[in-house]
Amino acid sequence: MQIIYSDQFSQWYVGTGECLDSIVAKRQQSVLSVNFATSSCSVRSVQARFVELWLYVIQRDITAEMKEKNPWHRPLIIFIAILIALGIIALVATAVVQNKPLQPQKYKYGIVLDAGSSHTAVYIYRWQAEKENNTGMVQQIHECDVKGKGISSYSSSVERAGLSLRECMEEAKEEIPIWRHRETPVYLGATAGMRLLRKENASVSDQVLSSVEGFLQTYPFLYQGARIISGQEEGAYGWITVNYLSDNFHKARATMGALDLGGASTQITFVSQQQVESPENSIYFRLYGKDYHVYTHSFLCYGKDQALKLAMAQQLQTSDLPLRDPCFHPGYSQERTVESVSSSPCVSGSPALSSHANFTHVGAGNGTLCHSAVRRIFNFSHCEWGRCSFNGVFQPPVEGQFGAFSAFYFVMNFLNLTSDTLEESKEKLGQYCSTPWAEIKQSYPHIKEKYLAEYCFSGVYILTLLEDGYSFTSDKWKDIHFIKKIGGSAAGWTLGYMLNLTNMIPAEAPDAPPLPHAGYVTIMVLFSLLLVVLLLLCLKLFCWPACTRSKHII
Ligand SMILES: Nc1ccn([C@@H]2O[C@H](COP(=O)(O)OP(=O)(O)OP(=O)(O)O)[C@@H](O)[C@H]2O)c(=O)n1
Ligand SMILES: [Ca+2]
Repeated sequence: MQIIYSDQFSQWYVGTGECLDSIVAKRQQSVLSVNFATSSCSVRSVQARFVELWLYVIQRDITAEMKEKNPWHRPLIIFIAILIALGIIALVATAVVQNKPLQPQKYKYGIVLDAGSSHTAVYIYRWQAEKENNTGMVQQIHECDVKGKGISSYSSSVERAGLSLRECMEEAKEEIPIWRHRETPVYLGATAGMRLLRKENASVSDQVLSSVEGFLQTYPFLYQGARIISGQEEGAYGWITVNYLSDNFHKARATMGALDLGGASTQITFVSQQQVESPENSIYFRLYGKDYHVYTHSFLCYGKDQALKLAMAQQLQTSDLPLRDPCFHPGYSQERTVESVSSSPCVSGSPALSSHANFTHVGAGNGTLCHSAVRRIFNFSHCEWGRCSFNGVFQPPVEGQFGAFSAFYFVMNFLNLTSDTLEESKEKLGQYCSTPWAEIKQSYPHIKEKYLAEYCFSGVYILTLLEDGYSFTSDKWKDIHFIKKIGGSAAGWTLGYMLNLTNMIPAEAPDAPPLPHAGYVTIMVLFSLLLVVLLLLCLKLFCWPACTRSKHII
């Protein structure tokens, strides 16, 4: 085929025949070659017109050629176009479904009251209804500290125990949407204060529980019971809470031990590779398809308030009066009744205490002597197991990382010891204990004197319990993390308790969600790449011969 320009008629011709003397555009095989020959026609005008005509010719030529060579060309392009359209629809639909905002009515709520020995706290949790079996989904949205002491302190006016919860329960009504009230479970768990009261007087402890039960039932929530939880449960649920919040169950990571220090009891819970020799310290869980053999022990009377009574009773029995206490600051002096120390069921059975009615409690401020005094409340002398912590209680060697919360955190945080080594902590605490009481009061004018006076004792008690009691050596000290919250939720037994009672931690791993986030991102990226490839393919099919030819002609 030749493309010929006729100067005479100022027109282009496509046809066969000999080249006139101006331009010859000659197609050889698939290449259109052009020869400009010197002739009577102006090369420039010929060039312009030639390109114009060439485009037209080549288009027609290619289409014809394609049709001839590949009769599927058009359907193929249509098919690819449909694929691209479907791909875009799929991408948009996936993005819309995946990122659809959850309706507020899709949230569920739960309330747990932690009736501790020193005070009661009300926790409100919230989770997405359709994701309740996924770990890390339940979050604390509110905490309310009940004013006054713990419910066990209402033994002489039991009806006030329930009423004391009013303010916090009213807050709960405000926090939770009204249409969810009837299906929101409310649980009350009482800990060591009530365990001690039950020991002293079971009927009074029942009356206190009835008082809180009656009061909680006046609320529109789904009342699920008020009971005294065992020390073993307290340890186990604290362990579940910290590991649930750290997402250790879902990711099948090593778990973290839990150390809880309350006012009247303290718990240690961790997974041990060694055999747990005593059955009462052994708990077994199957969570998300994995088995956990956990060691736990709760020491009743070794919460920091009862430990202080034990230490004072111990000193009262062995020292002259006034009681010169190395765990209180120099210059500190307080009149006390012997009864305030001896009335605790943790202390009773110390006959020597009854000989005085009152005594003066004087501070002597000495960290080393305080440590010796505190050590005396632990019994390290007998152990019928392979290994014991103290008081003849079996304990395997501590293993792995630990979260230490409640009073472990309050005290260590106040003393600014949360990131120090054991040696640094001892050194700083020694200095703190020997600081005069007047100076301490001046430095912390906003802290209640009762609490302020006890931080020296509490700090020494914590170091003694962890080092001498549980055998956290200097080396293992860095594995203890003093924490208050994990991701906005308080570390404590309440969350684990609710998760267990609402069956939100299944024994077997639930089926994977239809599209986890990572899968969603992968699919979106793959789809996008596929679309780009299809688009390029389409373009190439449309333009490839033309592009190839244009290279040759220009
Ligand atoms: N900000 C705070 C809160 C509490 N405490 C003290 O820490 C101790 C433990 O508090 P908590 O963990 O609330 O103990 P309870 O749960 O009340 O006691 P238990 O678990 O033994 O029943 C108590 O002596 C309390 O006075 C503190 O020093 N600073
Ligand atoms: Ca507690």
